[in-house]
Amino acid sequence: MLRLTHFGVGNLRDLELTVQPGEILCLSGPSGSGKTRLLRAIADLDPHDGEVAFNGSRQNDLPAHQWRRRVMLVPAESQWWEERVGAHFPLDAREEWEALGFSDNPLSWHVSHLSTGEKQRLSLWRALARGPSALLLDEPTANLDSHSRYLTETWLQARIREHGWPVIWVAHDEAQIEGVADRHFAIVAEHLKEVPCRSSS
Ligand SMILES: Nc1ncnc2c1ncn2[C@@H]1O[C@H](COP(=O)(O)OP(=O)(O)OP(=O)(O)O)[C@@H](O)[C@H]1O
Repeated sequence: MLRLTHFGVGNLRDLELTVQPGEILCLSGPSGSGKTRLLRAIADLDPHDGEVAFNGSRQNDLPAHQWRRRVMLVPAESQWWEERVGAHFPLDAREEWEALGFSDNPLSWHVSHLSTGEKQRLSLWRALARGPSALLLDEPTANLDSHSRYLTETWLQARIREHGWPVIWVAHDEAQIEGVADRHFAIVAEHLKEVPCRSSS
């Protein structure tokens, strides 16, 4: 499980939060309230107060690259460093790209030709293919049309349940939160407030 203790970053102070294996915790809040900053701090990309631990290993006790490989952030805007999509993936997996709505194999494509939504779906697959232990998803479907969004949500939920990853999923859309969240927290006046959702009622 992923556990935050006396955690503080930016205006958010003294957070206590536990995300269980296979649990999707949705995080919402107004623009600029600190959602991305919180994920970046949990991923050891920004400084913070307090502690974060995964299955008993504390962030402070691991080199940053090892921590980030375990507690993996998928940012809203992905970075690509090779010319070809396939150079970013250890293996091809037809069932994965088909489940994400690609009708042709995207691994042979040029990164510079990808649409924003194609980049978003591929960056999620790339992260999951690297074998994380926990996931931090920053608006993972923000650039997708409704059909791609449905496919991506379904695929993510299946993989999360299968692997038992604890997940913090930043979302704005109430319908999405109702559909995927096991628990929902909103940033309200610099605190996290639990919002009842269907699965917690
Ligand atoms: N490293 C940093 N140091 C200081 N301030 C920062 C840092 N990173 C972000 N901020 C500020 O913290 C605030 C929260 O930013 P953040 O990107 O976390 O918002 P958000 O809730 O994710 O917003 P949005 O929904 O628009 O993406 C903003 O005012 C931003 O300018």
